[in-house]
Amino acid sequence: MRLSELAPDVQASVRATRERVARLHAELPANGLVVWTAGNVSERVPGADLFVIKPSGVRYSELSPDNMTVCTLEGEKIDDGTPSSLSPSSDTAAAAYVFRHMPEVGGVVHTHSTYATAFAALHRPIPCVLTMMGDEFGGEVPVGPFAIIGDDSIGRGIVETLRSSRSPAVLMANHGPFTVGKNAEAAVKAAVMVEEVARTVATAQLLGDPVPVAQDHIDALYQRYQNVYGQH
Ligand SMILES: O=C(CO)[C@@H](O)[C@H](O)COP(=O)(O)O
Repeated sequence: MRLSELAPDVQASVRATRERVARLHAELPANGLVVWTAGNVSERVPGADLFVIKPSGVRYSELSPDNMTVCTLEGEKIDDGTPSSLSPSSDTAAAAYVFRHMPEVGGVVHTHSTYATAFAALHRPIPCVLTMMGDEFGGEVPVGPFAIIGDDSIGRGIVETLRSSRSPAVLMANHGPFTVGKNAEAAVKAAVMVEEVARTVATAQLLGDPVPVAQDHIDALYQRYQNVYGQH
């Protein structure tokens, strides 16, 4: 598939998605969630069975709309105007699997943020001991299975774990957080929030035994934050 041969409205949608995804990548180092080339952001292209993700192993300072790679929902890079030697992210198959199996998801983010990844190293969910967790995650942040990198194993682990949870974040065992959202910005927000609550909960666990929030309070917090909080 060649980008330059797609309908003009699809090309415009790809361009806008590349601009958004390039801009959102800058949020990962800005929020202290990644070092060097770790992590990635991906987003569906509205109106097409395509998504945009960063190229593999390229420094954040070198990312731009023009080198965001464009892939099919099968995880194949299309002829998108970038050099054919520019490989998409190692997590392309994982993101593609999520987009194929979770139609409500428009964005996927992966980081190695320190505190959330520490819980992943321990295979330990982040318990729901903060109102902020009831708000954003609707409960604990679950742990997903260990999965090898490079094929759709990570995607399978994300989907199977998040199916039974309200959380937009999963801690893949021995690896780190993957987050989802209706678009890439929502998934980036979940990546920022999961690191924030992981840091607070880890600190609380150093001080003592954090007290769980009661389930009826979690439900009320989640309902309010998801439906009432903020501007509508
Ligand atoms: O941990 C992984 C692989 O899951 C990645 O976050 C790498 O750290 C960055 O890979 P690229 O997106 O640069 O391929």
